[in-house]
Amino acid sequence: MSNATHIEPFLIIGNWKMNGDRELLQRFSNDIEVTAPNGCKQIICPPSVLVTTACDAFADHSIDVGGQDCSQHLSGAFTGDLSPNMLVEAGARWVILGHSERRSSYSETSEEVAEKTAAAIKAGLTPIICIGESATDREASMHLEVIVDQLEASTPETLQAGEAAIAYEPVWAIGSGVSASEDQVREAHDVIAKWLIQRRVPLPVLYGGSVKATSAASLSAIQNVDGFLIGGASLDPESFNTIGANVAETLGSSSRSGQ
Ligand SMILES: O=C[C@H](O)COP(=O)(O)O
Repeated sequence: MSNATHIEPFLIIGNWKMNGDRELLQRFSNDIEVTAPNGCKQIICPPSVLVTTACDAFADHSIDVGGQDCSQHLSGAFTGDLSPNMLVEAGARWVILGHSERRSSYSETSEEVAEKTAAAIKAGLTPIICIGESATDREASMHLEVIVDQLEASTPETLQAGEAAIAYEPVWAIGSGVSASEDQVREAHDVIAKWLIQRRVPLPVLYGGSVKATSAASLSAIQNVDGFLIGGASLDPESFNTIGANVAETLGSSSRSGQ
């Protein structure tokens, strides 16, 4: 049981990346509890072509559906892109922005992430803004500076309290099978929470990077960890269920601060 304070509800977000199909959505619909674990909100972000199918599959559940990226533009000659309004029309309520895989594979900059964030909010979506240092940054003890620089540049000036979530994802922990240590997570989340307080924009701060059923309890007990952004472990309904149950049990006796 944790005595740490958290912004409610604790967000458990599955980023399916380029994985999943209708059959997996059906399994989730069958195997995931209709009601979220106590104190938690569950969100699944499948590939964009599955957003509408996911909304149908979770129609009787408390699960929200999100996209994995969107354009900063509303329409026009942007082959392959998806506007935030299109995601809303498909049924999404959330969108992941600035994931390190998009920053590295598509050279997405923090400035673009800020533009996308503003456009997504205007369309009615809640962006999940990803930040996090590389292994090289950490080895050079530059991780906190990198995190703050990314926060500054990836969040629009107009951002208001509760309009988005921040996901701290150290790049070196993603898909590695080993999450950042509790001390590393605590240090980064404290810095992010402090920055948000100074800017007067309280937002939930999520941790991402090899979160599993076995680490969910200890990570969710850390002060200023208000949720998880989960890749691999979100592709299996049983592990997604267990993560929720372990978080709910950990938060059971904690004191909480409202959003
Ligand atoms: O968006 C999710 C993160 O990239 C974490 O992925 P992972 O849980 O497979 O490490």
